Amino acid sequence: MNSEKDCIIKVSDATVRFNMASEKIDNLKEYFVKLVRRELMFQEFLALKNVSFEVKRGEAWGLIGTNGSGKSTLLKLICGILKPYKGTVDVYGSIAPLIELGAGFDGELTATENIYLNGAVLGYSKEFMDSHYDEIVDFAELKDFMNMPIKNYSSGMAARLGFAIATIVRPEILIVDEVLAVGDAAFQEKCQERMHEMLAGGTTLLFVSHTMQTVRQLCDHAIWLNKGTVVMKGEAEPVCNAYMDSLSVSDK
Ligand SMILES: Nc1ncnc2c1ncn2[C@@H]1O[C@H](COP(=O)(O)OP(=O)(O)OP(=O)(O)O)[C@@H](O)[C@H]1O
Repeated sequence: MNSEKDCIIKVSDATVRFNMASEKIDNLKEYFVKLVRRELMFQEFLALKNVSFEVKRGEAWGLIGTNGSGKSTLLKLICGILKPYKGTVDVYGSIAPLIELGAGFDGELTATENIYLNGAVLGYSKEFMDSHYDEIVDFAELKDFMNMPIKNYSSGMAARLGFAIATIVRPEILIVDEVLAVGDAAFQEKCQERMHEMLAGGTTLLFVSHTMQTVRQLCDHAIWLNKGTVVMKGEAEPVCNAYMDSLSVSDK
């Protein structure tokens, strides 16, 4: 009864399917001709296969696995960007997703305009964003660049602003993909500090990283994916160890 109540994310037997064109198509015209003639050949690709896991309120989960194993796909599924082909995903809380660099930004708008745009997308009023504006700019350390269109930002600058916005609004669930990897060392440290603070305040964290040291520091749980299936899940330490062992075995 109690454990049901504490559950904030529940992924049950979820499968995500992509259709990939199985032949090379050189241009859009050729694509449409083939589409209309029903000659387009697709190959089914399962990016996630029967994935189940449950996150309790306040837990911090590291998502680990080699390139292409399905980590970002799982995050997109939880944020509702993707729908499962089979299975279900239930989320019982507000989510601030930091998934793709600049995904929530409009490149033509200035950084200031994007702060308000992002706030609105996350469900916050103009008054709320007004009262937190200075804090966002200070955290991002981008005071002199607020009137610049985001399209002229470097990837690190966009990550700073995205992280500052997503964490100021104190969501119940914070989702952080590898975006932080583009920040410099000092900023990464600052982000980790803020994530620790948020965890202490009860925020639930889903964190994708290839750096096991950071996963161990931040996360109490981990899920290891390989080719779309769950290899192991549970307490972070044993899962990270088993994953590292698998890498050194395959290196030999
Ligand atoms: N829109 C798409 N259409 C077709 N295939 C896709 C699509 N998005 C992802 N994939 C495939 O799904 C698989 C899982 O991708 P995903 O981005 O989830 O991996 P990842 O574990 O996050 O990898 P990385 O560590 O490199 O970021 C990959 O093989 C990828 O090519």
